[in-house]
Amino acid sequence: KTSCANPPGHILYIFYFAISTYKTVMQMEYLDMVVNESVKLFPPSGWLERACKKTIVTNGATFPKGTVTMIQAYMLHHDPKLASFFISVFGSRFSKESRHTVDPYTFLPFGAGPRNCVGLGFDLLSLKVALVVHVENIAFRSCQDTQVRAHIDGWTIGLTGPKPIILKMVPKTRFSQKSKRQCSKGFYLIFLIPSSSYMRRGDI
Ligand code: HEM
Repeated sequence: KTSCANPPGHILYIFYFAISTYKTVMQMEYLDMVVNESVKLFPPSGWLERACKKTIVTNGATFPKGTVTMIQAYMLHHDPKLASFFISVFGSRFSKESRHTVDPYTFLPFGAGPRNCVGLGFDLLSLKVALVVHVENIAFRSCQDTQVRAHIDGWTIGLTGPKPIILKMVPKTRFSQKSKRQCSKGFYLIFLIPSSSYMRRGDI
């Protein structure tokens, strides 16, 4: 048992906790499905940009060489013409059995190709860890300031709305025990600082 008052022991405890949490979180298939479904419904980045290397004619429209095109991931993710994208059970399209049916160019929360998001692995890991820690310790409830149908504006650089999405956070009983709170302090520092920056941006 590591004492939190012992600094070297505390650091080892944090490493051990971080590595074992990493392994556990990466094995959680349903969590993976939920995260993928969430970034599909609300892709935090507003759009991707690509320049045409040569003149392209597609669907009767001509894009001369050098044209900068904007790809709106939110619209693509909600396009009813992409039938494979509409499986009724939440997240089930990203299960091990059916994720191969998802065309990677119709699912672009982190872009695609050689210029996709460099932080992809880190984003997903920190997002999952932040979710696990939050859901374990905090219950999210609606309150009088919660917008029941949140207004989302997809035409800005990040997917946000004119008003913040406000939820009430109710600590679960275990969270209020002093010993548990002390030992998870370092863990919060490591993971919640990077993840909070994009949570603000994406308002998810
Ligand atoms: C949820 C969080 C994040 C989302 C949704 C996100 C999304 C994106 C998207 C959509 C792109 C454009 C990809 C493309 O054009 O194909 C991008 C690029 C990039 N991202 Fe992220 N990102 C996130 C977090 C991060 C983090 C944490 C880092 C750094 C550790 C990072 C580093 C980068 C870099 C360097 C690029 C430019 C890549 C290039 O142009 O070659 N991102 N990101």
